Amino acid sequence: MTPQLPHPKHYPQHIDLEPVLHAEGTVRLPGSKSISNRTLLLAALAEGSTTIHDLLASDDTMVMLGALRALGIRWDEIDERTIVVHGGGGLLPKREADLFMGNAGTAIRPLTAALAVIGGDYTLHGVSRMHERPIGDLVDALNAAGAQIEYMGEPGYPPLRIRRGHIHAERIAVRGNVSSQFLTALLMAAPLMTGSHPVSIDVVGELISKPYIEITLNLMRRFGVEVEQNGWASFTVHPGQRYASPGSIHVEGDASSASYFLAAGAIAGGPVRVEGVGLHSIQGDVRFADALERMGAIVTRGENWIEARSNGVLKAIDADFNHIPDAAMTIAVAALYADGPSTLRNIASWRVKETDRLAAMAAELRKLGAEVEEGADYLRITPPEQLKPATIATYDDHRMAMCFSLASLDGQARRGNAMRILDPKCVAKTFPDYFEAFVGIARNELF
Ligand SMILES: O=C(O)C1=C[C@@H](OP(=O)(O)O)[C@@H](O)[C@H](O)C1
Ligand SMILES: C=C(OP(=O)(O)O)C(=O)O
Repeated sequence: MTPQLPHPKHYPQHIDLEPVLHAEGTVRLPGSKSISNRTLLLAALAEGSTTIHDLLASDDTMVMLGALRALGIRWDEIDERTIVVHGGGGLLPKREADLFMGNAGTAIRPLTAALAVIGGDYTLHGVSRMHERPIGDLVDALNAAGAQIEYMGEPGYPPLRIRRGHIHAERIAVRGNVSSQFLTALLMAAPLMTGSHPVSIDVVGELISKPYIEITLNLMRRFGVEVEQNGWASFTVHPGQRYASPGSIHVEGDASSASYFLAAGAIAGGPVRVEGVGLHSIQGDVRFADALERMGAIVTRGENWIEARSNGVLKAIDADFNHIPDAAMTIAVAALYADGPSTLRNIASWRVKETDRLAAMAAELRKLGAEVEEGADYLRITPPEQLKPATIATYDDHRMAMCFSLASLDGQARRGNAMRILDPKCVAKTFPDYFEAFVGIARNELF
């Protein structure tokens, strides 16, 4: 878990996938990115040491660990998937640091808020795309509360300089319609702000990606902080609460990563089982399986697994995917195999993620022969009679690489394709071994 970028794996310039007749097998999922990065930060801020089991080892978690190391937090590595983080009890040993944030939204947003509250002299910067991803709503909210955060480049975007400020606010307002990570960041930092008074965070406008807030509240609770919730409009942290280690914590498998394998089972026979998420998952993206069911797949769920297989037809879907923006990309590719046009609605946040995912998705689906209407916040996808062989650009977006591998599958009367996926190393953001796992469920004879 020693932070090391770029990821040590050697990736080729492209990966060629043969057409796949049938998908079947079991995949043990890597740890959830959202849970891993929240847990690392909370463990660093908590009183006591926290053993984290099944932590994700990927670029995004290496970014968080690298930042924590630069801030003076220590940890012990027990084995490849287990570390013990020694918390600073709300303090960070180093009050000056230059922090590389890669393209990890789950690192830069929560760290910006925590560091602004703790106070010090910090710079936060990332890869070029990170410098195009908005952070202005969070900076505005923190500065209005007394923080001193300056833009080092374009206003509204990283890189940022955080100077010694003094946050004293009982009410903080933040816009919720660009990224839920701004609210997550303020919630996680709020217990560091309470003196003798409560801190309330009010959401201005519509809040997107709500299930991620549930992950935040769940983990804060496990680290000893209860948040009073007034619907999705307002959240209050009462004084006298400090983060305390729960002793040990287990990271669930990543439900967004599960979506590729479940879709493979639904498209190309199955059964494909993912292990590491199940009936009691705290991740909203497990609801991807509900969407697959609506498309006609047969889905079964256990305590710690989900399985999908094909029912012979995949029905088109028209639905709002605001609650599962990451897994919804997998629906867009599954829609290539559906019996008619599918519409994915309310996905405007796709435009400000690893790339402009609405534009990228439309361009690459068209290469496969689909007819695609790209709206400001929706995609309508009409599948072709037969998929065309294609070379897929991935835009340095792990999810583009992962979900387009599915177009190599045979299923629902459509023949899979010879696919070339360019620049596959981008999967290292959340799933360094993705292609090994994908090839592991690909069968080229029927039984
Ligand atoms: O809080 C989180 O862990 C995340 C929230 C979502 O972002 P938005 O809230 O920006 O949609 C999601 O897309 C991202 O991959 C992870
Ligand atoms: C949007 C994503 O990442 P981030 O956490 O950097 O926002 C993603 O993983 O799809």
